[in-house]
Amino acid sequence: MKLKFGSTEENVVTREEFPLEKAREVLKDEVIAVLGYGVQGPGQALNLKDNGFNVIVGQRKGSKTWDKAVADGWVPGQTLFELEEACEKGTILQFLLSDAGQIALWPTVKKHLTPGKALYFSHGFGVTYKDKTGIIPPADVDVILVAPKGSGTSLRRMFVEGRGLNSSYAIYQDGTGKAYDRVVALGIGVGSGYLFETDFYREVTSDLTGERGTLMGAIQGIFAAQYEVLRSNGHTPSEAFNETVEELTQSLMPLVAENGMDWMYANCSTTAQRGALDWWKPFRDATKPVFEDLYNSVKTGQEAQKSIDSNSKEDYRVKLEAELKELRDSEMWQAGAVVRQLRPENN
Ligand SMILES: NC(=O)C1=CN([C@@H]2O[C@H](COP(=O)(O)OP(=O)(O)OC[C@H]3O[C@@H](n4cnc5c(N)ncnc54)[C@H](O)[C@@H]3O)[C@@H](O)[C@H]2O)C=CC1
Ligand SMILES: CC(=O)[C@](C)(O)C(=O)O
Ligand SMILES: [Mg+2]
Ligand SMILES: [Mg+2]
Repeated sequence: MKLKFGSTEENVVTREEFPLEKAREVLKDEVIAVLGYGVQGPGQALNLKDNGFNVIVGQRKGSKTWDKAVADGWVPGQTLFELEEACEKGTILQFLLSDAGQIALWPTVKKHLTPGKALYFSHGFGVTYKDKTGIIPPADVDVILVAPKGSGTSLRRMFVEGRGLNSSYAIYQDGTGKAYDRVVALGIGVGSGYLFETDFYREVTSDLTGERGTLMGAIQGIFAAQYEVLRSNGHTPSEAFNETVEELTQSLMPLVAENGMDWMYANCSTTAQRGALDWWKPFRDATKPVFEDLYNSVKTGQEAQKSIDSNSKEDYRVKLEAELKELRDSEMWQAGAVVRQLRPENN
């Protein structure tokens, strides 16, 4: 249906409009092969299975995630296979390896993309940056996307709670004439709350911007800046952490999620409201140039190249773990660990 977001009209698909029964009917003869069992793999595969679809998982034998798949109930030889075997058996191939990992497996996937199959992504990365990835699908298959707007961990948790994370969907290539029904049925099947329309290019550029920006990069940056200013002015770690992170995640963001920013403001003191209304624009103006640089770096393909280069290295996991450890060991997040222990529900 068409829905107005502010004054802009967009295409959205809800579960009412495209119920689960219809999705099951559309995909009743398909074998959905989920390739990769990292973060999105488990979330999407388990939700599809619990929703009654015919799904198998492809993973490297002997890897930690193979064992995780077994622990999650996938049975070797029945619903869990080596990657190539899953590519052969699947009629819909859900390419959920890491974006860099997809480059290495592509020749195998391509070999098994016989006419009429569908190639499914959860990120526009592989085909948008085809000059860098070499991922150029054959013309007689559907190339579709469902990108859950959140972690695979949340996708699964919200499904189990009877809620639904929203996703975007897109069609890059309609090789069979069935691409629309297939993509929407899969979107509903993986547990999306509703689906909004995009294309591969817009998905990848907005997603790369968002995760580098307010969702992950900018938020850590702004936390660190405020924490450091408080600490250098004599505030204790617990005071600085509470006033920077804990209050935001525990008290104020849930109010924003519930009913918007003005609702959160309205539930704070008039003193806080006055100050926040005075200061949000200076913060916007100070950070906007950084967001412009970021978007430009995404648009020129620099961010994709960096991600491919670093995540294709043999030791990328070791390096990544070292960088995450640096965050974890910082005073701010060490203070956070203590603060979390002190939450009544945690002890
Ligand atoms: N992490 C998330 O929650 C989200 C991810 N996405 C997208 O979903 C897709 C999958 O992402 P994640 O689940 O984060 O992937 P991931 O980084 O967890 O990796 C998935 C799997 O790929 C395997 N893998 C990596 N390189 C490989 C190789 N060379 N050969 C064989 N297997 C290899 C890993 O062992 C792992 O099991 C990506 O396109 C990503 O952008 C989209 C939304 C959110
Ligand atoms: C969770 C999500 O959608 C991200 C942040 O874009 C990602 O994990 O790539
Ligand atoms: Mg995302
Ligand atoms: Mg992303």
